[in-house]
Amino acid sequence: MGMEKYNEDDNSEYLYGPEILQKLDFNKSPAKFNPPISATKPGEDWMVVRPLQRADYNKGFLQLLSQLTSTGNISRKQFDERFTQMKSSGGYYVTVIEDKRISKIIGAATLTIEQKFIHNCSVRGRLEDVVVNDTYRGKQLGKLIVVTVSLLAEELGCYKMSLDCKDKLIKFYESLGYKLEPGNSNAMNMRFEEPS
Ligand SMILES: CC(=O)SCCNC(=O)CCNC(=O)[C@H](O)C(C)(C)COP(=O)(O)OP(=O)(O)OC[C@H]1O[C@@H](n2cnc3c(N)ncnc32)[C@H](O)[C@@H]1OP(=O)(O)O
Repeated sequence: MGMEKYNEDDNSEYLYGPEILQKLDFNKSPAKFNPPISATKPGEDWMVVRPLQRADYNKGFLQLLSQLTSTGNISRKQFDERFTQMKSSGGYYVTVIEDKRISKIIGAATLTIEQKFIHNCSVRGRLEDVVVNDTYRGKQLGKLIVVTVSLLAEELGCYKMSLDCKDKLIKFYESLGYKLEPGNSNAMNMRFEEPS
């Protein structure tokens, strides 16, 4: 894939430049893939790992997210506006796996980049909204999408990458290089009413 021009009105417009995914070195990850797969070689010719596109509104991206949590009824306009905001603010690396045979998004994970003053004006990554379509689970796609965005965080210069998860997923994330740091592994939330 070469350098491409992204047209604002084009349905195939990417959220971020896809060429960065070519640079990721899966040998750097402690994750064990059997058989070996990576973002550029996901193991099947009908599968592709790429940045979110505007067209993914019609490829079941939001339906996939609703397997993770409530999404609400998001219109095409709302989706487009959020896509534009994410793209112009920068730091949103929503990454998906598509089954090209049926033009459906079957996996997704987001890396968000937080700008910092600390650590010499460093950047920190956060792993968010990881989900694989239920009929595709247990085939390494969860590992594939999480390792992709984790290596992306390193490539973008993050000094660390963090996530929140349910207890039952601790082993999954540990196998991918995440650690519960002693004395420093509490996630706390303040919940607000969801906007209508
Ligand atoms: C930061 C966050 O976003 S946390 C939220 C994570 N997302 C969810 O919980 C949404 C619902 N769940 C899912 O979409 C999927 O189950 C995922 C994304 C967690 C895993 O996707 P999969 O494609 O099934 O993962 P994959 O096939 O790569 O499995 C990797 C390993 O983790 C294990 N694993 C996967 N899911 C789970 C689970 N729910 N509980 C325990 N172990 C699990 C698998 O057994 C496998 O182990 P192995 O390599 O020893 O065989």
